[in-house]
Amino acid sequence: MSLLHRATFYQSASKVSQLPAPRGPEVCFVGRSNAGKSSAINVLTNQKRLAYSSKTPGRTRLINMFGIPDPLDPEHPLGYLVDLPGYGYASVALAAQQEWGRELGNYLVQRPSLAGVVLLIDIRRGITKQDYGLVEWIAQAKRPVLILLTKADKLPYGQRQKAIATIRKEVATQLGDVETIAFSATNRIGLEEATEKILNWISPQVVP
Ligand SMILES: Nc1nc2c(ncn2[C@@H]2O[C@H](COP(=O)(O)OP(=O)(O)OP(=O)(O)O)[C@@H](O)[C@H]2O)c(=O)[nH]1
Repeated sequence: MSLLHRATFYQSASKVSQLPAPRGPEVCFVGRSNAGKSSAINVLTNQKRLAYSSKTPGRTRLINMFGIPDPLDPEHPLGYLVDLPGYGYASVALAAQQEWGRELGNYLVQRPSLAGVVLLIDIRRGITKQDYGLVEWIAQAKRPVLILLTKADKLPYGQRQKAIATIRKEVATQLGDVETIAFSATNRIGLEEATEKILNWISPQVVP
């Protein structure tokens, strides 16, 4: 069983400044609204509703932290998964979107405990203008990145491979060679690979 399956809700905050003081390695999940972030967190943790998944884009507005219990020390989480609200939802006022963009940027650049960034991109949409804004922040933050191309079940294998190659090329200037994998919460595509990568960021000693 993956250690990620033991994740439990830890804390919510509406702003980065309200997050608890950094304690252990954090892996954050970022992506455009409706990219499939909640579904990805739910399947990675093997829990149906840990991250609330909704059919209404833009519903997830809080920063939610989930703790991964340390098998050797039940009092303190080994590390955390951090679910950051999706960006780019059209009906949210531009000023609010820009403010959220800055918050996200500050978190990525300044959070000392940030061990890795999982960037979720809908495999059929590819990288959008807003994603590029985020990619710039990630590049500035110089943190390890994993790109999950979500909803991969919607494309046949050959097209998935093409999408992977295209996106890797598109971010290469800013991020260099980034691990990019096809992912599906419904068909569990890429689940093992993503789990291994995330666990390795949280605790390099843990063999999944
Ligand atoms: N076919 C398919 N649909 C998916 C997959 N993952 C998510 N979806 C669908 O995509 C929609 C958005 O998924 P969510 O997981 O709620 O997306 P989110 O990124 O958390 O969205 P926000 O709450 O707006 O930030 C839902 O209708 C999901 O059922 C997948 O792997 N395959």
